[in-house]
Amino acid sequence: MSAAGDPERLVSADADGPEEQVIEAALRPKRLDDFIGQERVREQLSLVLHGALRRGRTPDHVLLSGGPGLGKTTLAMIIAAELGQPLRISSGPAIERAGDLAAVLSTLAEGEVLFLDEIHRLARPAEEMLYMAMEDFRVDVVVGKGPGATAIPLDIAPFTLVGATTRAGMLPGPLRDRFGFVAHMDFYEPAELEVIVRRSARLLDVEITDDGAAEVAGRSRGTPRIANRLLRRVRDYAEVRGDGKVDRESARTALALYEVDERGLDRLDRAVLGSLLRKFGGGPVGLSTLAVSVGEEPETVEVVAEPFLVRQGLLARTPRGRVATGAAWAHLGLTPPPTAPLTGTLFDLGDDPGEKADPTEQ
Ligand SMILES: Nc1ncnc2c1ncn2[C@@H]1O[C@H](COP(=O)(O)OP(=O)(O)OP(=O)(O)O)[C@@H](O)[C@H]1O
Repeated sequence: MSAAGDPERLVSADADGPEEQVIEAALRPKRLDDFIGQERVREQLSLVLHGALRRGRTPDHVLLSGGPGLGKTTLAMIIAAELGQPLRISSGPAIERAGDLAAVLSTLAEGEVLFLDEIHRLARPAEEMLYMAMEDFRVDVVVGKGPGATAIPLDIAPFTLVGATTRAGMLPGPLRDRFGFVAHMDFYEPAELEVIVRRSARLLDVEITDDGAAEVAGRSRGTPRIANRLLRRVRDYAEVRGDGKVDRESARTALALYEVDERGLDRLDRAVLGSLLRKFGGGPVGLSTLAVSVGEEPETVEVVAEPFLVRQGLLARTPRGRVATGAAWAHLGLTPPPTAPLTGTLFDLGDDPGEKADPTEQ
């Protein structure tokens, strides 16, 4: 299982199967003006695109970086639409050899937009071919093998590359440097998600009150994909158990039924937090111990539950192990022990959570 992509998880930011993709396609904003939130990115992108249009040139290549479900594919489609050009879609993992990339590049028409999703997963030889294509609109196609191999230069039509990555840090410098415009997409504010939920409800023909939309938005973990998914579950509830109208009460009841709480934590998140508080007094406790206590693999706890708990300021990764914050006690309605565990300086170790530094697990 790709833990973060667990399809059974309502609050996973990853896309869930073909059915969801069809619905997502219907909900995608089509033009920059309809794209909600990401103000700065939108404004900067508008200047890049419309500047190029005025000059009659292809715009700089664009790199979109940000977590899953934040709108990178949507923006790539919008870029093509704003430029009045077709969009060709591929992805890093789909291009296994340089020849695969040459085949795509050599058939691009002038001005066309090429979207490469998960560009950080491009194989090395393809990546090197892309450098030259991006800079000089030229590729060297190698014919033959061994000492007799020859590189035949091939001109390609000027195009715009839109690369998307959830892991900007994994992108080699030379590739990143060839993008003239890099857009970092942040999590959305609840007010922005509310607008997205209301817009999606309109497109899905769902009647929703403002406080119903706020209720869904608040539990969507800053991510439009999750907001749209929760909206569909709430709609089901309202249609089957109510009069079809989504209001605050029906949204609350439905999401409680699906075990997504007011902050967007689901059953696993709450189990991890609850165990940390109830069994370990708020920590510090090592990752493996914590995982065993909730009957999960350490990887699942680390990859699926922790990032959001850390982002919410409910859990911290310290050199001594996992520690709950004061907000965690408050969120679960528990009283912290007199000696508050979270005092002094915290060291957030990011991807290396100090598992080995945990003396309780040596
Ligand atoms: N700013 C936005 N306004 C309205 N809807 C949005 C916005 N951003 C994303 N969405 C909706 O969220 C869903 C997911 O967006 P999208 O597929 O573009 O995300 P992504 O960043 O490409 O995800 P992944 O990294 O998994 O490919 C789509 O249905 C899209 O319509």
